[in-house]
Amino acid sequence: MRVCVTGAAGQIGYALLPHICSGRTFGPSTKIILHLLDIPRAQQALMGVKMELEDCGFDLLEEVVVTSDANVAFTGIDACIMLGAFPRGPGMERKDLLAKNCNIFKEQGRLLNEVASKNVKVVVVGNPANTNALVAQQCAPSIPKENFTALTRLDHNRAQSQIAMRLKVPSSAVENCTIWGNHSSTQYPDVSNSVVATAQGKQKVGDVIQNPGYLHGEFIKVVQQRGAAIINARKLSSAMSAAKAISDHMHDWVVGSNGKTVSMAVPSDGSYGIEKGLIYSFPVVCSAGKYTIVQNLKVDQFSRKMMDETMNELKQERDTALAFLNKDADTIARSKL
Ligand SMILES: NC(=O)c1ccc[n+]([C@@H]2O[C@H](COP(=O)([O-])OP(=O)(O)OC[C@H]3O[C@@H](n4cnc5c(N)ncnc54)[C@H](O)[C@@H]3O)[C@@H](O)[C@H]2O)c1
Ligand SMILES: O=C(O)C[C@H](O)C(=O)O
Repeated sequence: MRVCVTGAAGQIGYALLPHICSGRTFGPSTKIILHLLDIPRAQQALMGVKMELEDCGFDLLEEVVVTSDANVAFTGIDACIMLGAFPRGPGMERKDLLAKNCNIFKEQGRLLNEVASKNVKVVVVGNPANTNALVAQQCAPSIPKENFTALTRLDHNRAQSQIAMRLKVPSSAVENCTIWGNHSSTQYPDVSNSVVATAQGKQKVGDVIQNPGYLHGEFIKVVQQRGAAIINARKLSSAMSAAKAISDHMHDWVVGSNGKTVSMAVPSDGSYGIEKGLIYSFPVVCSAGKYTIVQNLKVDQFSRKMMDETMNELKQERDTALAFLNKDADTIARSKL
C-alpha cells in the first residue's frame, strides 16, 4: 500500500508512523510505501524522521519518499492521512482555523483528484477536520465522495475511556459509544445505546451508571472539552492519542471493525435527518473496506436537540468555507478579465 501522511514532520506524524510501519494500522502483512509530505522548511526535520524509520528496521516498510511537492506525495497513493495544517492554540476554537486551513485542503483536494488512486481512502485530521474534508472532497470530483472522511475516533475513544474509568473496567469492556456531528465543542457524545461487559453479562451503560445528570451533563462536557484541556496542560494539542485514534480509524475502515460500532465523520446520506453531504460523525460498522452507517437507533428528544445543534454548526462552517472557495474563484475569474 502506498500511504501518504501530510504534515508528517509534526507531532502527530511522529507518533503515528510507528503504528503504520508496525502493521497496527493496515494489517500485519501489508507492506507499506510511505509518502511523507511537509512544507519546504520542514524538509530537514522530515529527513531526520526518515532516518529514524530506517533505524527502526520495520519489516513491513519497503520505501520512504520524503517531499515538499504534493504532486509527488499524492501520486498513486491508496490512503491519505491529512495532518498538514495549523493546529489551534489556547483560547481558540477549531473553526477559527477555517480561513487558514481551507486553502490547504482546496489545493490538496485538487491534486488528489489528479494523481492519487481513484480508490484512495482519505482521513482528514487537520482542524476544522469535518469541513476541511468537505473542501477536499468538493475539489476532487473524480474520487468517490464516500472516500473522504474526518477523524472523530479520538472523541469516540475519549468517551469510551471516560465511562470505563468511571466503572473501573478496561476501555474495551465498553461498546457502542457514538460521537454525533462535528469534531468540535458542539459534538454529541452519546452513550444511550452503549453497553458494558460486566460479570452479569452485557448491561446498558445507563442502567449501570444510573445517573442521567452525569451522562447528559459532565460526561458530555468532559469529552467535548478534552482537546482544549490537553492544550491547556501540554501547551500543545493531543498527539499520542490522536495518532492511536487515526490508526484505529484506518484499521477499521480498511481491515474491518469486526462487528464493532465505531464513530467516523462521513458524508451524510440523510440518515437520522442529517443534511445530505455534510461530513458528519455517525455510528458505523466497517467490513471489506467499506463503512455502513448504523440505522434505526432510538433518538430521544435530548439526542435530537444535540444532533441538530452540531449539524447547524457544520452547516455554518460549510457555508463559510464555500464562500472562501467562491471568493477565490471570483478573484481568479476577475484576474483573467
Ligand atoms: N481531528 C482530531 O481529532 C485532531 C486531533 C489532534 C490534532 N488535530 C489537528 O491535526 C493537525 C496536526 O496537528 P499536529 O499536532 O501534528 O501539528 P504540528 O504543527 O505539530 O504539525 C503540522 C505539520 O503540518 C505541516 N504543514 C503545514 N501546512 C502544510 C501544508 N500545506 N502541506 C503539508 N504540510 C503542512 C507543518 O509544517 C507541520 O509539520 C492540527 O490541525 C491539529 O489541530 C486533530
Ligand atoms: O483540540 C484540538 O484542537 C486538537 C484536537 O482536535 C483534539 O481534539 O485534541
